[in-house]
Amino acid sequence: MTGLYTADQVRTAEEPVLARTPGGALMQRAATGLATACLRLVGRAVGVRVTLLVGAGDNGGDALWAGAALAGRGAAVTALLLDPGRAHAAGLAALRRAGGRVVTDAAAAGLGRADLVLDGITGIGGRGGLRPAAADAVARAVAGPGLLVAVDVPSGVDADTGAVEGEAFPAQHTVTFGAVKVGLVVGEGRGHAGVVHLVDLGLDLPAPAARQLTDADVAALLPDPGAGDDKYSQGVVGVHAGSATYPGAAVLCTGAALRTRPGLVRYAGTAADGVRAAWPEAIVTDGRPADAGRVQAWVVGPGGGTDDEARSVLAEVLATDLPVLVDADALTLVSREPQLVRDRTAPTVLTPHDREFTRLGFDLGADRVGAARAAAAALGATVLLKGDATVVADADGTVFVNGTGTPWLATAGTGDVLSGVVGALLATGLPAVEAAAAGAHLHGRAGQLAAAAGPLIASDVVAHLPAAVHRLTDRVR
Ligand SMILES: NC(=O)C1=CN([C@@H]2O[C@H](COP(=O)(O)OP(=O)(O)OC[C@H]3O[C@@H](n4cnc5c(N)ncnc54)[C@H](O)[C@@H]3O)[C@@H](O)[C@H]2O)[C@@H](O)CC1
Ligand SMILES: Nc1ncnc2c1ncn2[C@@H]1O[C@H](COP(=O)(O)OP(=O)(O)O)[C@@H](O)[C@H]1O
Ligand SMILES: [K+]
Repeated sequence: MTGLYTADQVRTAEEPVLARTPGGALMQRAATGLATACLRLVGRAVGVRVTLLVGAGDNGGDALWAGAALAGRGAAVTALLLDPGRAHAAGLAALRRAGGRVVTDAAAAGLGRADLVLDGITGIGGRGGLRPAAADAVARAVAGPGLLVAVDVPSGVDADTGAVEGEAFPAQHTVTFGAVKVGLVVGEGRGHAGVVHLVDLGLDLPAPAARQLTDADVAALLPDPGAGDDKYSQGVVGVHAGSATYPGAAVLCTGAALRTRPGLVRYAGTAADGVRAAWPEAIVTDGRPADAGRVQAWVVGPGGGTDDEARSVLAEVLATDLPVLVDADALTLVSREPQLVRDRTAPTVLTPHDREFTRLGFDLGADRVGAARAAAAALGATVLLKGDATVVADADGTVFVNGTGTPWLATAGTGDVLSGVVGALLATGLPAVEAAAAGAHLHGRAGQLAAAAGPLIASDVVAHLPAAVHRLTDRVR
């Protein structure tokens, strides 16, 4: 499990370390880790051309000290001071001692031929988008050939939310200190951070603001069946989705549930013929949910319509004391009658994309974690807000940010697949927030495996679910 932290949490955790270590020691740890990471990324130091973008705070100090270390190993280092009067004094002196050049004119900073650019403009102290001089330097860096490495946080990215107002540094790698910040893995920050490398500063950290599951975490939540298991003990999931005219959502959702946890899937609805033809393993009825037989969790909504019949099916399912995943058309129905969800005591997972989220009546600004958390608290449900970094929030404030996936998942029907995956995990008895977070992780991994063969369609994601499950568990054996 990777803990995700806010800037305030990191600052607070730094205080006791700052108090008990000599002045500058923590920055030395950070800068040494940064220089080591850079050496690993570029493979050597001698003759490597490095440009440092140096702002007015300690983030610039980190860049200067790391630049001094690289210069000491034979790199040709140039520091561009964006606020010359306020550059970190000790770091600047160290760079000069090591033979680094210092300039104040972006045109003279060698960005057109740098091998490596270190962004030390702002870190956790940054506010808002880049100011004009910084934005100009970043544009020159982007136009040049250098590897773009952000120091702690890509400048212009809000460390807490991932929000970008205006311009920000588009890093290929981010070397972050002490703890991974929430804003590096969600919203626009995720796209700007590139690959995130964590440098341990030995901080005593509190409970994280949010979490990210690893493959090993998901494997632990999804044990293989044992000798004592039968098809019922693995969890029976019920699916109500699709229609006679549009059986696709039902076929994808049922298939995804089967391919995730093939104990037993019961389908009820008017796409019965299509589901029977596609998945002979499913137990199918064209009746109501009550006609399907006993299940441990329901998935309702994908392709199910929003008419009176769909409303009555949704009400029937939500009136059970079982975990229910509500998706797609059923979310539209919930937006009209949110008390259908609020009144429940059993777990409910809602899986909106952005438009469905706003239709539910919640504001979606640049803070996706905050928005999902507020919606979950208001509805007393688990909210899975889809996106390139899907956010899963529980009513008690627990948040997971998904770290797997590929933009190729932006294709019709992949949401129906996700519903089937999470439904199957709910039926195993996992707590709703863990089922949703693990399901998003697995769905993303299956998407990545499918995309390895080129552009994917939703059925490819279903087909790759067994391999995704297998690879998770394989890694911890
Ligand atoms: N506290 C510590 O001892 C440590 C801090 N570290 C570094 O210190 C950083 C935090 O340093 P600071 O608190 O000095 O803050 P930063 O260096 O992150 O940024 C603050 C400075 O940037 C300017 N600034 C803010 N927004 C800007 C914008 N949009 N465009 C241009 N300039 C802007 C401000 O005027 C201020 O001078 C961390 O991110 C990390 O890199 C590390 O060295 C580890 C140890
Ligand atoms: N740019 C992207 N990068 C990664 N994953 C994405 C991206 N866009 C969408 N997805 C994922 O694809 C799925 C799309 O779901 P949804 O919008 O409900 O599609 P549909 O309704 O067609 O099934 C979600 O799991 C979402 O997280
Ligand atoms: K930075």
